[in-house]
Amino acid sequence: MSLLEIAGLSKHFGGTAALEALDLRVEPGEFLALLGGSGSGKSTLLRLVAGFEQPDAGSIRMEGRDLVPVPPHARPLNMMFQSYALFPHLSVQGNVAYGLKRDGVPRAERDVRVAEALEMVGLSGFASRMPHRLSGGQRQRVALARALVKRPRLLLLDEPLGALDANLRERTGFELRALQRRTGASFIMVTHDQNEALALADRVAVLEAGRLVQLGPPRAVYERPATRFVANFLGAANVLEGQPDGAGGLDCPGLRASLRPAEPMPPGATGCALRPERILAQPGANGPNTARGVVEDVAFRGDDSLLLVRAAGGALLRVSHAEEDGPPPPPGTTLDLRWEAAALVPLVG
Ligand SMILES: Nc1ncnc2c1ncn2[C@@H]1O[C@H](COP(=O)(O)OP(=O)(O)OP(=O)(O)O)[C@@H](O)[C@H]1O
Repeated sequence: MSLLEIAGLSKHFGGTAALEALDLRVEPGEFLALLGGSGSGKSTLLRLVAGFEQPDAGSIRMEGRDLVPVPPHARPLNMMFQSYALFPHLSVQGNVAYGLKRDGVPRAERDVRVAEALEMVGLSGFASRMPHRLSGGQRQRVALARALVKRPRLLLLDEPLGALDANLRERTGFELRALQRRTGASFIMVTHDQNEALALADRVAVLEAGRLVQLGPPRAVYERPATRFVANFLGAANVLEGQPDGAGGLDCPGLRASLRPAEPMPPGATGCALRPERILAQPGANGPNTARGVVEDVAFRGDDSLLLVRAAGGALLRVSHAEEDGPPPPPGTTLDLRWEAAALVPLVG
């Protein structure tokens, strides 16, 4: 049985559909990332699961039990908020113990569990510190310990790494995943950051305007985006538009090229995604799945350079040039480009 089963979940605010008929299952021990642009409904979904909002329609079941009538404090889950406000007048120990105390857990057991939670987040020596004497990353870990101390089967995290700088963010992300594996809890993490979602999650759910547009393992979602939105959102693929050419492909006037994907285009599909790293420069390339263009700009990115190439028909292509292939071609260079048929991903929406 899934740990969490959401079916037909809808929530409107006035005329705005924050969530629209959403179905989602979360498995025991799974790390799920909720990814989407601002206003796509990510926080609304977490708040519905936590019980801070009531749905207009649909069901939320945890281990088979209907959660909708259950008040937030009685739901068998925990939520860590974006702002993770700690009580300033309580020590680290006091902050982490707070929820247990409120639940009437006896002192001796409380102490054992707080020590265990602080150990998990690497803050064993910090029990008596006051919050204002902690770094941002340490405060974030106290908030995490506070959420874990109740040993929830399901932990909801709203942008848990949002307040950290890039370096700390990456490290804390890995720690978060290790912690999730160790506790066996399921995590649902909201993030704006597609790289973070791809790096940490077992599955990624992409929301657009309150709808779930794609759900799958990171690699599958990255390599096989289902819609234009997902293709643009995850790693900025090229989205190539055209008209069906009657031979299973598309005529793409912007590239003056014929796109011939390895798999058949679904009826009505008029676009393909093509990742910048799947496009190769090959002098003399011609025929289907090739294009000619002029380098307009070059941006160094560390292990590759991103070339902006203006194709003969006017479209702008993003092309990755790997470091090991030597210096990138300078602006003004004419390139013959080609790609494998299998690199073209037909887009349905
Ligand atoms: N309490 C509310 N009252 C009115 N509208 C709301 C309320 N909460 C959310 N909304 C609207 O519902 C939609 C979804 O909002 P939500 O906060 O779930 O998005 P989000 O994906 O979490 O966005 P962000 O990444 O910016 O936090 C938005 O259009 C938002 O303006």
